[in-house]
Amino acid sequence: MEKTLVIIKPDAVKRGLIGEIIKRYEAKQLTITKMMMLTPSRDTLVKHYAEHEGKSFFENLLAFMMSGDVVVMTITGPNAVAQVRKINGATKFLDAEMGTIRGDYGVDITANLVHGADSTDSAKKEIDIWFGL
Ligand SMILES: Nc1ncnc2c1ncn2[C@@H]1O[C@H](COP(=O)(O)OP(=O)(O)OP(=O)(O)O)[C@@H](O)[C@H]1O
Repeated sequence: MEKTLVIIKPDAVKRGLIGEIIKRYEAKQLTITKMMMLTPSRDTLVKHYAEHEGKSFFENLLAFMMSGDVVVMTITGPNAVAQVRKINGATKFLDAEMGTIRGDYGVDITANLVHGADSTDSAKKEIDIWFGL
């Protein structure tokens, strides 16, 4: 059984899309195995987005992620990492297929509703960052 980490970002929480998003994962028989709601700290986000430090959009991304509550979840099931990324759709909303979360609801490159870990290794690291060892 594979495990991944998903974040429902502040734009999706503010737009009232938590239920709609979770429904799509559960519809594919993925199981929510941990869940918490919080406004993330800068420290946590710097760890989570370490690979983007120094990029032009880094500070904007952190400010956006600290702008409100997020829902952080572990999601478990066969091929959970790939399944979640498929359900989320392409990072850039204009590239995301209709029928994906970003394709159906996305209107902004930074505020793109959801995050899903990009590999099982990243998932392990991110679960440690958000939920502790
Ligand atoms: N060129 C950009 N301009 C502004 N924000 C960006 C840009 N590229 C990425 N981002 C933001 O940074 C996040 C992380 O980028 P990354 O390339 O890791 O995307 P991803 O792996 O598809 O998305 P996520 O990690 O959120 O699932 C994106 O989800 C988006 O919010």
